[in-house]
Amino acid sequence: MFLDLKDISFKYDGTGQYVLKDFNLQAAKGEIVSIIGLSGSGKSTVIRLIAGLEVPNAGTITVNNRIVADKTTFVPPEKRRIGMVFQDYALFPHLTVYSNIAFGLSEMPKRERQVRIDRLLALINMSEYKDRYPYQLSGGQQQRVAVARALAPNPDLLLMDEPFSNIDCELKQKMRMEIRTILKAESVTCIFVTHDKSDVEDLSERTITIVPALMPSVC
Ligand SMILES: Nc1ncnc2c1ncn2[C@@H]1O[C@H](COP(=O)(O)OP(=O)(O)OP(=O)(O)O)[C@@H](O)[C@H]1O
Repeated sequence: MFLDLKDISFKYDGTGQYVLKDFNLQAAKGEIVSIIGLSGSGKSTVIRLIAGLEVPNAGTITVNNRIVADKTTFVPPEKRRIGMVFQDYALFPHLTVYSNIAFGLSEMPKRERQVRIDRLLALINMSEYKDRYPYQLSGGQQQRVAVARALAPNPDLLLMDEPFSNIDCELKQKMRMEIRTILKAESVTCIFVTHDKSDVEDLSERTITIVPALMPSVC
């Protein structure tokens, strides 16, 4: 399997409770998988573990036949060939839209880089905004740039945590379709967390529901 989380257990430092216990998830190359579940069930934690922002207490994470986390191995986030889009989309404030998207492309020949960025700008419907800075954009526009920036270096895996939460309905639908087309064209595996049923229906091919490792004693 292209992505394989095997028997992952995890608890945050300073807490006694496991968020995940013997959790398993697999995805094939190019597959788009959504993760749903109750608030606090551990959806974002799964994304953070795959990204390398948290270290599992037990279990093995494999991406593209390479172990990135187990008892003895830990590959840092920047070495995992993973694109990430989080709710707070954290763009570089001192860089324009164009330069934000270009950030991970320094190795690419200039002409090829321009073509790639122009294509991504068109995808997010923001070609006219390429010289603006993040503070000159709406929340939804910043989010779209974050998606383009994550896809630019052609990652093995795209992780998204509530990526469309600030985008209006009409654009959201268009973006889902376009992102799906790009992911399919480039065979990028994508795991995303959402609360939105339409995201699940329009974008994902398979859905995983996270069940809390420990159910609260009082409901
Ligand atoms: N940094 C942290 N330190 C301690 N506990 C944390 C931390 N981050 C999350 N948790 C706890 O871990 C559990 C899972 O959190 P997580 O954010 O993964 O849930 P989620 O399913 O993504 O929730 P939501 O749908 O509300 O975003 C929750 O009980 C949460 O309170």
